[in-house]
Amino acid sequence: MPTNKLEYPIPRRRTLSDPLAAALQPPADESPLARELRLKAETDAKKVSDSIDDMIRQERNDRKRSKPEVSVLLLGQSESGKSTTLKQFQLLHSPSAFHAERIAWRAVIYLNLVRSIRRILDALAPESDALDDHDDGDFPETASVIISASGRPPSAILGTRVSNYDTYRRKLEPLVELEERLIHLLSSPEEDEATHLGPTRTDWELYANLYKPNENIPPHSPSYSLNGRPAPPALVIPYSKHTPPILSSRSSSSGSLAASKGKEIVVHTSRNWKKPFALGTKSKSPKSPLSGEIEGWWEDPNDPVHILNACAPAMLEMWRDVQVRMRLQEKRIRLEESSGFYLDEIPRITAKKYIPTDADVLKARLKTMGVVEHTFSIPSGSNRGVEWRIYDVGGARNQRQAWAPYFEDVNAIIFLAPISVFDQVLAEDQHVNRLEDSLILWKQVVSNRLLGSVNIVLFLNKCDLLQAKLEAGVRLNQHMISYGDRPNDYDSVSKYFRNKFGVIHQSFTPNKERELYIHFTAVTDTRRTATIISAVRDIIIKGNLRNMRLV
Ligand SMILES: Nc1nc2c(ncn2[C@@H]2O[C@H](COP(=O)(O)OP(=O)(O)OP(=O)(O)O)[C@@H](O)[C@H]2O)c(=O)[nH]1
Ligand SMILES: [Mg+2]
Repeated sequence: MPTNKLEYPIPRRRTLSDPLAAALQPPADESPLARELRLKAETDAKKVSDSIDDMIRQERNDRKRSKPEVSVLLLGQSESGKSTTLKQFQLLHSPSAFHAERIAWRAVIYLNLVRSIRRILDALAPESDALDDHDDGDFPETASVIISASGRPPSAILGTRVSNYDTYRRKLEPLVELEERLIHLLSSPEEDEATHLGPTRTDWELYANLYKPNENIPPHSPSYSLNGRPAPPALVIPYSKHTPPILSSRSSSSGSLAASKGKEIVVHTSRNWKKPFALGTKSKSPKSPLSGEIEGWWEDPNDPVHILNACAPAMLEMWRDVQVRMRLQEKRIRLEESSGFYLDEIPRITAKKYIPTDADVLKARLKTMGVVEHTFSIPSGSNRGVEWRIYDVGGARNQRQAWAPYFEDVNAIIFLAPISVFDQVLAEDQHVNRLEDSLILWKQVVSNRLLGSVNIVLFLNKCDLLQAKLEAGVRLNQHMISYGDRPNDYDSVSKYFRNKFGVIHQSFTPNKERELYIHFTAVTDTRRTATIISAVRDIIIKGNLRNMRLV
């Protein structure tokens, strides 16, 4: 394999024709005593110079330590709730910025809604039975596709036929084109994930345990900048198996659906995806100084809201159709549990003057790619503001190699493990149970030597969905044999998970002194999460002070 050796010019030795070299030369007739004195003087000068270097280094370290700065890394698998937790931090600590951006999330929310509609249409399609039976290794976004014990989605060949299926397809056809347009507005269509990622292996554990900057990360990977940290981050809008390729023609509906392939769209943060939908560009007020009436995006005939608004009655009818619900149930698709679920709010979301609420933004799903950094100044008791840096990482398997460079100077980790996912598989690998993946990831994080002195807070997340799932009769022991015949209620199951994660920490942490803080969370719930975040803030600040005294 060719090596990429850097070649530096070799400095030429100074010759005696060089006046400086000549001046530095000892005199030709130097006596032994003069030589001894000269060498001693040189040694003393070197000592002084070294001690000045030491002092500078020490001051720099002291400054770093006393600087009120905390860095927190949000870790966990994809869809565990990391970005949602970050949004809650923003809502608490920079609410005006959060509110200013709310309107820009309209595009993502529309896209989430349109995709839910597409997923229903795909599930209803008569040919989808055939697709279920032919495992082509390409799996749709699976947050709510529940896998049977055999590891395959249950086929429903003898299932309910939806009599209005053709009508729904025809009436909702404009949404196919709208989906393309929204993706186009939010993304750089020529880019796909493969062009932005490093190796697909999760080799960060190896990296972290043997950390040497710039060694294990391919230096030429476009995901990394010169300091070994990832290059500017990107966001990914998940693209379903049945989403048509961009700019596909509006051909016969079933054709365009079946022909499309699983792919993910990349939205670079540097591209500022929020801009096309930001308030400033879309709303000029007032429209008329006399009437004081506000002009907004609803006045623009090209705004996506018009198609959504026109399709709203058909969307509503389809979502309320008993046959449709039966068909989804037969296929064990629980859209209520999936990311970006707005089907219960169609009239509100599709209204012409719809403005997303805080709760809508928290529910919006936009997959993170790379690492996104946010800074907040958070007051701490009587102290002046402490600067918090929060890093939100992409949690999908092919994103995890970007985590390691952040392990070096992080003060705390908030690890999110969704515990409602015990019957689901990873979107990126249908052979891996999501909860198993979380447990493995947890073990890798807590056993990591580089993170030995880092405070760890564990969020056992999606408790609201866990409760709903258990109440709907889904049994944990069918997916985790070790649960045995314990009661299938929320209290017992949540305690079981707390114990399971706690034991892994206890057994594998390299730092037996480290305390683990565990919270049951539903990070879409603002009130509950605000209380948890303030408790976590105190824990992290205290832990940080303790560590600073020890170093
Ligand atoms: N009901 C419910 N939904 C949640 C909860 N936490 C997160 N979600 C939703 O789950 C989806 C995924 O959450 P994200 O915060 O985007 O997940 P992530 O961990 O950042 O995922 P990646 O960016 O792919 O790594 C979003 O639509 C959230 O609104 C929760 O506790 N309850
Ligand atoms: Mg994210």
